[in-house]
Amino acid sequence: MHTVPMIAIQDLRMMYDGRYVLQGIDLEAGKGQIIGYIGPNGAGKSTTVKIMLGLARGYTGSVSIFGRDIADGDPSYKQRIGYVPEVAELYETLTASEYLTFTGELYGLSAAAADYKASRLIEAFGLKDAYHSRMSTYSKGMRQKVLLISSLLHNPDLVFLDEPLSGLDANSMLIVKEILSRLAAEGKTIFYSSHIMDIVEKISSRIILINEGRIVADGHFSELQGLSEQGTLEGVFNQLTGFDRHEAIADEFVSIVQEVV
Ligand SMILES: Nc1ncnc2c1ncn2[C@@H]1O[C@H](COP(=O)(O)OP(=O)(O)OP(=O)(O)O)[C@@H](O)[C@H]1O
Repeated sequence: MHTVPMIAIQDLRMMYDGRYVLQGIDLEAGKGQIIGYIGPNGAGKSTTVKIMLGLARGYTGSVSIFGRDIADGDPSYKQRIGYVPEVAELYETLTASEYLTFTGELYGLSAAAADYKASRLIEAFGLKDAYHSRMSTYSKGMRQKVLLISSLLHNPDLVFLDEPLSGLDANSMLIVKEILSRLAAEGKTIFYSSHIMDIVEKISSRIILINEGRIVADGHFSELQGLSEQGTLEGVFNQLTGFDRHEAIADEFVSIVQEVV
């Protein structure tokens, strides 16, 4: 049986200020995949995600989500998407209860249903006592949990996350990793970016490495491992992005720090 890919991107190119930041991306993602989308700063990760979310225009090539070209003008596919951006706007004068009820309603849930679901998810994360406190009093990890809940409240089929484990303690990380793997087992597709290579190595069912707007590696960690001598994702990353200057840069940096001026 032919199954429609959740994401299908063909020859995606995007230019900013006369320079191509995406130089022909081709990728297909099916249900149940946890895709770690990695690459150096400025490689084009956020741009790819923004295009999929319908936030960046002017690209060439085609992008289909849930089998429909997003350029067809129908934004309803966004109802089935969850998203936590890198620098997420979290209205911190609101309580988690107010914020999550509001975001749940934006996704079409009734206020009562959103509040009911959010309160149970908050409780599952161990934050019950803080549910009615202003989020300005929250720690970084607590905020991250609220953001994660807000992206999942409407039970989306495709979830985009930027640094999903950012700010979480080791125990919370374990929980969130487990949640992501269970969501994937339920057929959800998780597309996330992270710069923390040992996390990407462990939680991804597929890793896509992008460099200067092109995909330079795509596969399970076990398939990519052989591409570097060390057999680590960090090694693969350094090797395929042509980076071998860390020692020289560190030497220069420290010697400038130590200069007496
Ligand atoms: N709105 C914009 N206008 C002009 N240039 C942009 C814009 N957005 C991104 N760029 C440029 O496009 C390139 C790719 O940026 P992008 O944010 O996609 O990288 P990234 O891989 O997500 O990086 P990071 O790991 O630092 O988040 C960069 O050179 C960036 O300066």
